[in-house]
Amino acid sequence: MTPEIQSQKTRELCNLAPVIPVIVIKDITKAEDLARALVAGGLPVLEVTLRSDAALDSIRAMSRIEGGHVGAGTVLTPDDAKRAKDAGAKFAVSPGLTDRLIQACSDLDLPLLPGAVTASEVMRAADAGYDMLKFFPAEAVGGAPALKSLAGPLPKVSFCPTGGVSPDNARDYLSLPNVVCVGGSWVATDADVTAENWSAIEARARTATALR
Ligand SMILES: O=C(O)C(=O)C[C@H](O)[C@H](O)COP(=O)(O)O
Repeated sequence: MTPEIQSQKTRELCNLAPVIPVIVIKDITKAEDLARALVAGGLPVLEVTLRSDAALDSIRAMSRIEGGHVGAGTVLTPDDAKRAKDAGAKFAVSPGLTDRLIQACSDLDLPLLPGAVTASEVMRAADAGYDMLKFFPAEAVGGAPALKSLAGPLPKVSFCPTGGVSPDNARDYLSLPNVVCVGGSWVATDADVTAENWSAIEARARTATALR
């Protein structure tokens, strides 16, 4: 799958809801209920970061939830991409972009949402065929004003800003012409997942759907 088609797919996914919950899951037994709560709350696209041992099995379990689109986050290497694909991930998210990752995701037919921040990084990703990118770490590199500045010279590239995005600043990003959705971990907090407080997570998801 070419990078152009990959971006077409990730753009479609990013268009499904204003927020992609970024999930760091430690307990596989919570995966299905968590996904069910988020999808029920109106957020069907879920990013499960490969930063925990439970991540791959959780992607497998969450993929069973009807209406959900489960992808893998923190995909850094071809091996990460392969393991994510084998677990059933429908897309991959990376904080950056490497030649090896482009090759792996193209070979695996795994749509990649790669990260880029500077004009050069964005130009390099666009040159490779990716026009739907993650802007990470959004707040730390200048937030919405920084991202807005990129829209001038690079109007054809769209972003999913992630990193420090919250209900307080999400609208600043979502109002930009080059933002399709935002990503964030605030919807599925560690505390609520541990306490199995699914109704609170569903309610937060529902609030997030109204951000746009
Ligand atoms: O692992 C990755 O590749 C990431 O996506 C990094 C962070 O988990 C997200 O950027 C979420 O950041 P917060 O919403 O600020 O918690």
